[in-house]
Amino acid sequence: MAVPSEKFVSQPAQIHADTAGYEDILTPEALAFLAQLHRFAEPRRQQLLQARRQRQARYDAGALPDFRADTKAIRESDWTVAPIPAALQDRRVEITGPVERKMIINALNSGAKVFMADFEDSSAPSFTNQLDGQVNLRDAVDGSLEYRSPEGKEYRIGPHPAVLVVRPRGWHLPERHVTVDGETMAGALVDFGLYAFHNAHHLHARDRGPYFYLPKLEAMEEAALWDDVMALAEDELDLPLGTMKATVLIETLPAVFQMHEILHALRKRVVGLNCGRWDYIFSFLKTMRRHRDRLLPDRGQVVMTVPFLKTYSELLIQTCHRRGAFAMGGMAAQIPIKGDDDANDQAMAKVRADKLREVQAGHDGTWVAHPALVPIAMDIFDRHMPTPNQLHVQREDVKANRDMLISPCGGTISRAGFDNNVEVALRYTAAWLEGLGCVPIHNLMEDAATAEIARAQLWQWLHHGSLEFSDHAPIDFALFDHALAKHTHRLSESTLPGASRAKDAAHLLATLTHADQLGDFLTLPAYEQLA
Ligand SMILES: CC(=O)SCCNC(=O)CCNC(=O)[C@H](O)C(C)(C)COP(=O)(O)OP(=O)(O)OC[C@H]1O[C@@H](n2cnc3c(N)ncnc32)[C@H](O)[C@@H]1OP(=O)(O)O
Ligand SMILES: O=CC(=O)O
Ligand SMILES: [Mg+2]
Repeated sequence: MAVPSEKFVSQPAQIHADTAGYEDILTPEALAFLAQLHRFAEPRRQQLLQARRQRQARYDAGALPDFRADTKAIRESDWTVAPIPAALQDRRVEITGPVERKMIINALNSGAKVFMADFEDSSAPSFTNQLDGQVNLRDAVDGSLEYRSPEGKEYRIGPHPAVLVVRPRGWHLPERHVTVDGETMAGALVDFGLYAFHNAHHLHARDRGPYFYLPKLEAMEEAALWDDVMALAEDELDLPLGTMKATVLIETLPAVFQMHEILHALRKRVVGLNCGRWDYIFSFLKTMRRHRDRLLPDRGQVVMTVPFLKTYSELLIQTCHRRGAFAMGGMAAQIPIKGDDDANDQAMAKVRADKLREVQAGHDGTWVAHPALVPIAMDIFDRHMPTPNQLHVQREDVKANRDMLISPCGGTISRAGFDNNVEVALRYTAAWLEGLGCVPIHNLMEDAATAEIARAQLWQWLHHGSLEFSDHAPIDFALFDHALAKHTHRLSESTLPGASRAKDAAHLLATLTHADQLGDFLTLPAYEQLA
């Protein structure tokens, strides 16, 4: 690490955990750097979280999200984002996955252009998981990452690894094991700060940079805080301004109304926006939680071709390309199905259709959740996108307005959909409490965002009262309690991920679902119980 230690002289961050084995990550210099980030960002972070609560209170009182009047000039004036570095010019297929040692190697070797190493939706943020992730990423960046499986299989990084992009936690999540001046640090800054501190120089020397995906933003001011944090980090680490690059997930309903503004706030370093469809659906549910006329049907029916999601993705493409930024697609939830060729063929056909829709709409790349999906997505993008990206596809034909973005799709609430929501919310939460952030359930990838949809739908369907299933049977709490008890019993008796925490997860879900208010994030109360 080339940073002179005398620059980091402030009172360092304090660690409240056993740090044995992590001494070279939690160095005094790194902890002083974290403390600097915290002191700079924390007052603004708190104000921004308060602004989220105030906005939600207005929506709960009947207001509807809309484009901002005070930022019209940003939307209507001509400007573009800074040039995109060579390493990120072609992002046609990006694989995502948790920061686990074997998976990082597999992802880097998968043939994808980019690997998004995830401290967020697919990670259960125990301090050990987060710190192991930092060790693994440091080893990946310096090229020394290796792994030997219990069966003796050797893993090492191949000659053409994917470009590394790191996703820190969102602004809302605390990291309770790190304090500064007695205040708990934001998980976002711990993940960002440690990765930047230990890897920025190594990456910069190889004509790369610390590249980030930024999750769950709700407003341009939140993007501006990230921009200022990165500028401070660049200054402290003696890097040229703009070395750190950001791709922002547009995965909240409030953010879709500020896409130009978010790009503008980060214009010196932003590379693109991404359609984080799962959190976006969750955010739609959460933002509109009190609006009975905007309920959504079974989550299986809320697919990217329904009008409000189609409008969101096409507006994102139009916005990005007008500003010279990439418009990344998102994640199909299907993963390979072993031992059932027909079911596997059907699942892969769904992935193909999703990627075809994205490339034909003008997206510059897409996400996959599993290495076996890389060639499938690559084939579609290679055939339909002969250029490294499609910034030239302006999509001036897209006419999106506020009403289109907030109109719910049609569909039904089925008993099977209700039961599946209970099962997925329970099994995912239980696995998360065991330290696993992403699990396959009924052959679909389930992570924090998809589980949030399941539990938010249950809350909404139950609390609006007198709703019915498609067969006209009433939806009520007795049904929920019964389904939860059934799935808790099944899970506890099984050898599935989450079995050991089934009862804790059930208690948490029962509390969240019966509560008068929809909790903002499942992962906030769950974090209190994460070992
Ligand atoms: C809404 C969002 O935020 S999407 C982004 C966040 N979500 C993700 O990133 C999902 C990442 N995907 C995963 O975690 C996994 O694919 C799961 C949990 C869904 C399925 O995992 P598994 O059941 O282990 O899959 P499977 O057994 O088929 O894995 C086969 C091999 O592929 C590897 N693999 C699977 N997914 C990935 C991945 N995303 N990255 C790297 N390697 C992977 C496995 O480690 C395994 O390797 P091995 O053969 O060397 O042992
Ligand atoms: O982070 C991605 C999403 O879909 O949520
Ligand atoms: Mg997400």
